[in-house]
Amino acid sequence: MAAAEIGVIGLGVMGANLALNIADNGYHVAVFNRTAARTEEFAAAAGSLGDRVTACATLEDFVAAIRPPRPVIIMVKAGEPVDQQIAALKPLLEANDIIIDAGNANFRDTMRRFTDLDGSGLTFIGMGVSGGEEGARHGPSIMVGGAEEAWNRVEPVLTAISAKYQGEPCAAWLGENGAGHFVKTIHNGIEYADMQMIAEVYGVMRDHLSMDAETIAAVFSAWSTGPLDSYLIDITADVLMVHDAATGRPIVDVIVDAAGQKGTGRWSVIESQMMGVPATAIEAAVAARSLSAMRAERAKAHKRFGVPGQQNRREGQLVVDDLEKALLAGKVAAYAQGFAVMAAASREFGWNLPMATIARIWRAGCIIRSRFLDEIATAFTETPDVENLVLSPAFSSMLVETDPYLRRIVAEAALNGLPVPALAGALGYFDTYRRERGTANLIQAQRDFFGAHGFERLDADGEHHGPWGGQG
Ligand SMILES: NC(=O)C1=CN([C@@H]2O[C@H](COP(=O)(O)OP(=O)(O)OC[C@H]3O[C@@H](n4cnc5c(N)ncnc54)[C@H](OP(=O)(O)O)[C@@H]3O)[C@@H](O)[C@H]2O)C=CC1
Ligand SMILES: O=C(CO)[C@H](O)[C@H](O)COP(=O)(O)O
Repeated sequence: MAAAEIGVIGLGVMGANLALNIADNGYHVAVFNRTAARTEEFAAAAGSLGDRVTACATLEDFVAAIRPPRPVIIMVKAGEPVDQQIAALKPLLEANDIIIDAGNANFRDTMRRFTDLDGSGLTFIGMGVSGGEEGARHGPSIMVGGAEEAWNRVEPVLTAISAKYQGEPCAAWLGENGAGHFVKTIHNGIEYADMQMIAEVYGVMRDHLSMDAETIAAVFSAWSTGPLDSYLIDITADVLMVHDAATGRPIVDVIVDAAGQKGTGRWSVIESQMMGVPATAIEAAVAARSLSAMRAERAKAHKRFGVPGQQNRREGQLVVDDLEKALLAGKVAAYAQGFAVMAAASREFGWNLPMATIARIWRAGCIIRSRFLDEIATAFTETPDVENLVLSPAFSSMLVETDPYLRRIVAEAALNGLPVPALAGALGYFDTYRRERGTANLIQAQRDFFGAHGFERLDADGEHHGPWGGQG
C-alpha cells in the first residue's frame, strides 16, 4: 500500500532539503530525481529519516508510492524542465492530485500552466520558496498562489515545514493563479537591491576608507545589533571574516567581481516597468550585476579613464556612521518600491495581495528576513490602504531621520567616483516622489513641440497645444 503522504521531484539543493524537512516533520515523503544516482545518494544520506522516505527510481513508482489525492512538489530547474516534468506526470496522476511547482518560476509561465491544466482534473499551485539550502532544510518562507481550496488541502504540511517567526508560520496563501510566484519574484528583486546596497557600502569602506575585510566585517557585525539587523547583514559579516586556505587572504579578495543572476531580479524590473511603477533601487541592482559581468570592457574603461582622485575625504568613523543610516534609507526606498510593484500587480491581476501578510511571512526563513520586515508588517496592518510604504507614519519618520545621511553618502561617493547606483537610485526616487512640482512640464512641452502630443494646463481643463509657431 502507498505509504507516502506527499512527493518531491528534484533532489538538487532545494528539493533534497525540502524532502528532509518534510520527513523531519513526521510526514512520509516519496522522492524522485531525473538522474537516478542522485536519488540513491539522497536515500543513503537520509540517515534516521530514511524510514519516512521512499526513494523511487521511476516516475511510475513515485506516483504509486503516494496516497491519493497526491500532493507532488516539483523542485527542479525553472523553465522548460518544469513543463517537461508536468507533461511526464500528467498521464500518471489522477483527479484531485495536486502539482505544486516550488521553483523560481516566472509567474507568467505559472499562469500559462494554470490554463494548460484547467479541465484536466488536476490541481495546480505555484509556490515561491525562499531560504536557500538552510531554509529548505529547517524552515523556508513559503508563498502560495492558486485556488484557496487547494491551499487548504496542503496547508498542514506547508505550515509544518515553514519557518516560524515567534511561533507564527511563515507560509501563506497569497492569491489565485500566479500570485505566489509573483511575490517570490519581487522578494528576489528586493533581495537584489538589498545585496547591491550592502555591496556599495562595502565598496565605500574598501575603496574610499581603505578598510580591510576584517575591519569591514566588524562594522557589519555591529550594525546587525541595530535597525539593519537582518540575515543579509549577518552573512555579510560572516563572509568577510572567512579566509582562503590557498592564499591566506580574505576569501572576498580572491573572488571575481562578476555577479551571476538567474532571472528573478530582471523579471521584477521588467514587470515593474510594464506596470509603470518604478523600482529604481531594484533596477540599479540588476544593472549593476550586468555591468559587473562586463569585466573585459570595465578593464578597458579603467585603463582609459582611471578613477577620480579623492576629494573631501572625511574622517573614517564619520563616514561609517553615515553609511549605516544611508543604508537604512536606501532600504526603505527599495522595500517601498517592491511593495508598490506588488500593489500594482495585485490591481492588474485581481489578486488582492495581502501586504501585511507578505511582510509577516518574510520575517523568518527567507533571504531578506529581518527585524525591518516586522516593522513593515506593522505599518501595513495599521495603514493597509497607504499608497506607498514611505507615506506610512513609521516609515515617513524613518526616512526623515535617515535621508540626510543617504544624501551625504551619495554626494561623497559621486565626488570620489565610487559607484553607488542603488543608493543613488533610492535617493533619486525619494527626491522625485516628494517634489510636488516636478520637471515633466518641460517634457510635455517637448513632446508637443515635436509630436503634437498635447498637454494639460494647470489653469484650464482639456488637452492643449503650445504656440510653437509652426516650428513643431
Ligand atoms: N538554490 C537556492 O537558493 C534556491 C533555488 N530556488 C529554485 O529552486 C529550483 C531548484 O533549484 P536548486 O535546487 O538550487 O537547483 P539544483 O541545480 O541544485 O538542482 C536542479 C534540479 O533540477 C533537476 N533538473 C534540471 N533539469 C531538469 C529536467 N530537464 N528535467 C527534470 N529535472 C531537471 C536536476 O535534476 P538532475 O539531478 O537530473 O540534474 C536537479 O534535481 C529552481 O527553480 C531554483 O531557482 C528557489 C529558492 C532558493
Ligand atoms: O531564490 C533565491 C533566493 O531567494 C535563489 O538563491 C536565487 O537563485 C537567487 O537569485 P540569483 O541566482 O539570480 O542571485
